[in-house]
Amino acid sequence: MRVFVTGGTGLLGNTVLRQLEAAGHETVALVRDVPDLRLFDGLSTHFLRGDLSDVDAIQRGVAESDAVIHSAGLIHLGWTRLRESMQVNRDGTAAIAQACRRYDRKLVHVGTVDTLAIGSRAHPANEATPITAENRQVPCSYVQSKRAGVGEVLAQVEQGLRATIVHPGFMLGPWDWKPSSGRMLIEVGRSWRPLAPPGGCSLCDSRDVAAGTIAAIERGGDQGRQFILAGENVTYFQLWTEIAKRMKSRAPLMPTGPAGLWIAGKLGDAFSLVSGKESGDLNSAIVEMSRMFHWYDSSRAKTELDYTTRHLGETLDDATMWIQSHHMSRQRIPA
Ligand SMILES: Cc1cn([C@H]2C[C@H](O)[C@@H](COP(=O)(O)OP(=O)(O)O[C@H]3O[C@H](C)C(=O)[C@H](O)[C@H]3O)O2)c(=O)[nH]c1=O
Repeated sequence: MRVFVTGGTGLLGNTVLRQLEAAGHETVALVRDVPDLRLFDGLSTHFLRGDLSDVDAIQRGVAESDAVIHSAGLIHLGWTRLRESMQVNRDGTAAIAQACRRYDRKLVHVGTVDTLAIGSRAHPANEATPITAENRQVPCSYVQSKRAGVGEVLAQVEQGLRATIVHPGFMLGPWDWKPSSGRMLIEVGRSWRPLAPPGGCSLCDSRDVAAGTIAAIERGGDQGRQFILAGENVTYFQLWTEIAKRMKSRAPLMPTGPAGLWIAGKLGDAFSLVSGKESGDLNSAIVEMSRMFHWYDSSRAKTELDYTTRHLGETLDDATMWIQSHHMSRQRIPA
């Protein structure tokens, strides 16, 4: 099979390319610039130059492939950059979906659990959990635009598009070139963070998510069925403690209390105001999100896609080792 992949320089997309090729498939990646070839070391991916607004390139990539995995996206957890986020996550997805419909190619769209109801300690959410006033996500630019992207795919399924939507949890793993979520490892590893965020996430391995995403091509159905590809539900305090252990840095002392959170959010927003640019790491949207338990249940994917999740310890060992050698040593590889 020849698979057209967007987001091939990203954590998930790069892992998807590697697993597809290891399984004997041919891959084509949409790339915005001439990529750093170290990112594609060991791969024989064909490159197609263009971005998500380049309808001609997208149509060519789709027409010349058997299936499409759309994992390109803009992750900005904040209140600003909504227009840009919509252009990439909503309009880019619409363009991919349109091309897939036109050439009748199966699309696997990468959403995020952040487009679904939010889970909780007592009740991890699944694909069918209704969104209510109590379990709504924080409506930051990322959440709004990714949800709009899923909406575009579902609307086109109504018009004949064959598609499956997968929703990764918080992914860590090797091949995090930029880095994406590996930034958390660097932050916790570089300096002591005495207070961890009070909420939690569903930590998954990008290699498991990539396998689930690829499985969705054949097994996810054609009618826009949605699958959570999450992992072990952990508090950030547990996670940061485990990361610190592996990074040989000091572990956090405790989760942040409400006053600390309020101050952190205000400080982040004040910094944004003064600098004229919202920090992607500290602002009131992130602080609000970090209070919640983004806990999810991947049972549907386990049953229907044979999605498997490895032990959290293995993910953290491999991810920290990769980040240390690629982003924290002298031979650092630039994104
Ligand atoms: C901003 C932008 C990005 N990209 C590409 C660049 C990277 O190849 C890729 C993003 O990779 P990143 O490592 O930032 O994201 P992941 O950690 O792999 O996250 C993935 O899963 C989670 C759940 C997601 O919401 C992302 O949308 C999805 O791509 O999209 C483009 O092609 N065009 C653009 O305009």
